Amino acid sequence: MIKLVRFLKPFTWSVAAVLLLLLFQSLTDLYLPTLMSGIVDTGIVKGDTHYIVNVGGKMLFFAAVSALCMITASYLSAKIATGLGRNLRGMVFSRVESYSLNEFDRMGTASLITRTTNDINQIQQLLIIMMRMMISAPMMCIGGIIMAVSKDAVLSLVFVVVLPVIAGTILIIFRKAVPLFKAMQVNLDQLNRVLREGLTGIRVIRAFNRLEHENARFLKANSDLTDTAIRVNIIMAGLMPVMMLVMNLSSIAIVWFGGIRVDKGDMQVGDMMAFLQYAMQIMFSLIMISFMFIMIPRAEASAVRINEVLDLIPEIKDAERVKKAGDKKGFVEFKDVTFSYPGAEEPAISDISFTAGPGEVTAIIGGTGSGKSTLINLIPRFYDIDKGSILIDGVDVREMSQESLRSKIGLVPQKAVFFTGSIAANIRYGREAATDEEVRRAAEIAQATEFITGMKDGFDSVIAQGGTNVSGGQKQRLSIARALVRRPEIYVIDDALSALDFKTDASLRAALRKETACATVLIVAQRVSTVMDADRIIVMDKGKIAGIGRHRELLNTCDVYREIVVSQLSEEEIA
Ligand SMILES: Nc1ncnc2c1ncn2[C@@H]1O[C@H](COP(=O)(O)OP(=O)(O)OP(=O)(O)O)[C@@H](O)[C@H]1O
Repeated sequence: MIKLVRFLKPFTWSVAAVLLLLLFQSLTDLYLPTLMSGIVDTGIVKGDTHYIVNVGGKMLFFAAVSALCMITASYLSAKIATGLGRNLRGMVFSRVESYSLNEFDRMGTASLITRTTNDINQIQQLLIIMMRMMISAPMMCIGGIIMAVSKDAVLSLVFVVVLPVIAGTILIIFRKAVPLFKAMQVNLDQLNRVLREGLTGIRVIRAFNRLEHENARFLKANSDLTDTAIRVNIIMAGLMPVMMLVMNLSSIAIVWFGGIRVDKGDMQVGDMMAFLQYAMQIMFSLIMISFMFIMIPRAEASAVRINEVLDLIPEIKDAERVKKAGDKKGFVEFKDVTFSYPGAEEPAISDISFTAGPGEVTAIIGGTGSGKSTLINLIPRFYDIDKGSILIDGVDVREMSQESLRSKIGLVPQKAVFFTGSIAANIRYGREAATDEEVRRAAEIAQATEFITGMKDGFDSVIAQGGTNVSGGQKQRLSIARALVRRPEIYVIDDALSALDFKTDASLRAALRKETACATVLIVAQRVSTVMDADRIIVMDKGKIAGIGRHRELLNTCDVYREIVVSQLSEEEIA
């Protein structure tokens, strides 16, 4: 948690002001019982009304100062804590956005969401309590003891019994509650994960009649969290009554022994009343300190989780000296590329070599899991390779800046992803400066105009969260339009035509060919009809290239290709 303190730097002055205000507040609070004892011993006992009014006025003044200090400190500390929360959320989000897909896979989306929201909230809450208590609780405790001893050293012996009892109770509670607080955080992660899957997978859950199963899963995660929370709360609820009991017993002891001392003339009544108040202040401050210490491990667990996010250096980052691509435009070259996913025993692709240039269509075909998507995901450098090199326009992708590399690429991912907003805004995601005319043209080429204009508000129709109000094929076409509007040098299209009917697929390919005549196109496809006209077909099999060439050539030379073709086309089509 200490590591997070550095993020308080922008609030240094406000923190200093809070601490100073609380120092004043504690001093005034410590002074008030002494003033009161004066009123009793001098004012009331001697019947000095003038003294009572005078010192009473003083008490009111100090009480007002104390209240003012506290209100201002509370306002400032809330401001600091929410400001820190805002900054931390911003930092965590931008760090997460810079992660490579490896780090995403490692952390998990649900956990990243919990860390950005709940964990940062924990830090915020602790900070508010810490700022309020850090100064005033020790001050009230130590100051209270000094003042109490100064009032009556003998009566202070009561503390010798009381304080160890309080400290022992706090310690026991502390030991029991801390592991449970840590477990609560893990339970919350689990609940978020189940919730996320339950919400995003609702169609599959319904289709497979797994509602009950999912409900049971959610119930378990929910009960786990509730059970832990209840156990924590039972322990915490025990703290207050025990403390109140100890406090009340101490009051009785103070009044009892104090009464004896007053009777003997060793102590004045006012001093005894002041002593009682100091005792209360000491014990309250101990309770506050114990709360603080119970909250610290909980927030500590959160701080560790936040630091994990912030300290995780993305594996993929720009080289210190980035190289600019040469004058060539759209040249892609794989040289003996081998890549394994972290933790995988076998490489997902190995020894891949090929080149692709502008004006050419390179199609990649192969069985499921043969490494097609992996191969093209390496072009925008979503992952770094283990061996070999990938050159774009003659420069290794690891030596280019990620921004300049990706500005050359128009990606159409396998699973179309959209953001809440209008269709036009989603197409413009490819290039913000695109004019309305360019957006319309991109949609036209992607064969999307018909369904867009058929929608109530045309290009202004809103795509629902997660793109649920457009069909799979419509999403694919919008995704292609988004890449087209970018006018990239290299099109990377991952199996994006599979949800289209044959007629739309054919007209889309014809339109694409014209539009992308000067660009390099890499397209992953399942259908032979999609790849037949390509300038180069790469046949993938178990992560390796089984053959490269044109359709006719591969029919004669590559068994894997011939098998795929035979399984999809009739004898006449093959001939
Ligand atoms: N993020 C990942 N982490 C670990 N392994 C992965 C990951 N993505 C893919 N793989 C593995 O890498 C191999 C190649 O997967 P890839 O997605 O590239 O195949 P593909 O040819 O595109 O398949 P499909 O046609 O089904 O999309 C598979 O064995 C797969 O299990």
